[in-house]
Amino acid sequence: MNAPRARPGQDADDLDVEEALALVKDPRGTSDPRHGHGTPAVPAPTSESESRTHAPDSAKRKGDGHRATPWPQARTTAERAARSVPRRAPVSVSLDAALGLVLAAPLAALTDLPSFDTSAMDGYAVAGPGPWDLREERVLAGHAKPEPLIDGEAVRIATGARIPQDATAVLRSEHGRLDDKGRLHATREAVHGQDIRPRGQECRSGDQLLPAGALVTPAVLGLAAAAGYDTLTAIPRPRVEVLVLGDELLTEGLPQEGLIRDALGPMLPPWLRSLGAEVLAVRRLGDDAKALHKAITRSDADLIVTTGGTASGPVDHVHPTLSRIGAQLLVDGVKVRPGHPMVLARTKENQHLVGLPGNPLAAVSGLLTLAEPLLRILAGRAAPEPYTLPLGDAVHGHPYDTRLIPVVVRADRAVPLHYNGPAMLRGIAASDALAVVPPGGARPGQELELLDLPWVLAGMGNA
Ligand SMILES: Nc1nc2c(c(=O)[nH]1)N[C@H]1C(S)=C(S)[C@@H](COP(=O)(O)OP(=O)(O)OC[C@H]3O[C@@H](n4cnc5c(N)ncnc54)[C@H](O)[C@@H]3O)O[C@H]1N2
Ligand code: MOO
Repeated sequence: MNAPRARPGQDADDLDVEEALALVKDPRGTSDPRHGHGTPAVPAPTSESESRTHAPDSAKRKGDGHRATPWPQARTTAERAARSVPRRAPVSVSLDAALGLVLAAPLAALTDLPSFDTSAMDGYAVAGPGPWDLREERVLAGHAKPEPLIDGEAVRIATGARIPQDATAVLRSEHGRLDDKGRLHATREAVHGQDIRPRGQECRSGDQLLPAGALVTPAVLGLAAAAGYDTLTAIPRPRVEVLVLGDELLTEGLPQEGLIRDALGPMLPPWLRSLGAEVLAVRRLGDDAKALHKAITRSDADLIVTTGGTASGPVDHVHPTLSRIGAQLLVDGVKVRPGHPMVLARTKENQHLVGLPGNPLAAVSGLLTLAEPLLRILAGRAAPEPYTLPLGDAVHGHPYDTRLIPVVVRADRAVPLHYNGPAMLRGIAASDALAVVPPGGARPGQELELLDLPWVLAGMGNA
């Protein structure tokens, strides 16, 4: 359920979904900078993250100025971690399982395309100049090889059918007239070769159609099938196991008696798949240190993603468990809001763990900061082309950290959404992208980097 993008020339003011999307407005409702009246509104803080003070000595463990990694560097560290892992061998996959994978070898045509001279139109295959004697039979697509024509002859032919030998052109049905003796006359000249697709027009057998590294899109599946492929050689999807921590989580029904619904169990698997991963399992472990230890040490996934338990509360078991198994902490807190307690560790030579904070929007932040670059490299995908858009409204910044805030794209502007607190999904569920707000905040009109969200990028991998 994503917000519609503005059509070219459409003004943000034309769109009447602001209320539903809860676009950032002056909290007093008196001024909206997009309307060009009143004092330009700087949105009031909408989350704990924003209103907290961030004196380094208030952050005991993570997020402090000494240990936390700057946001851009955290992403680079995650990419580097993935590059340090030996590449898995390419796999051969059927076309219907290949969507979203990356080609491990160039796609070379297994045939000429078209593989025979083909009629491009419904009409008549003709030999030489008209008028022509029309043969009785008709030539249809998929049928046996037609008889050769002799000069002065024509035969009815369908689009996609094989061109009879010695035919010189195809006359479209709307350009042919039959006289009362059954002879065919052209009402418009058919030049030599007209409406014949010659064999090999698109490619010759062996031609490279796509390089290794190309993403398998629906169009690539169509091309591969046309070029004769039943299977593709691709980089295997990195295998991910999701461990959902927290005794307070319910998997159905209404929140009650201090228990809440698990929002991450349903959200992460499709999101991870859209990032190129295969999700092996989602395990709900409660706040059980032993179960967490067992799940991590037994897992043979390429990436373990945990949710919750990254902070320093009495049942936050991620750090103690990583330390118990001797994991190497590569990122221990990131200078980003929300999501600053996120963690990246190497648990085995071929295995990493991303610890996502439990607050749901903080978990999204961790997913895009650490899991996205790691999975992208493991899956062999290219980095998305970075792009910026001018900001529609002012956004408060954190004094020292980057902020990621959900935005909708309206009339070529990134309009910040309200409900962007770390525990809230209401903003992101309506958003097109996350805007990267530098420390100190951003003014209306300032160009900000945007991180696209999978549903905007075509919903790949949700099958
Ligand atoms: N003393 C401090 N406490 C906290 C700090 C801090 O710096 N010092 N940071 C806060 C921030 S910021 C975040 S984010 C959280 C991170 O905490 P954890 O990763 O340990 O997560 P939990 O405590 O397990 O949960 C936090 C919050 O999220 C809810 N939650 C957890 N899992 C789910 C789920 N699957 N679906 C929906 N909601 C979930 C959980 O109930 C809590 O409300 O720590 C702060 N504390
Ligand atoms: O607020 Mo916490 O920044 O990670 O959600």
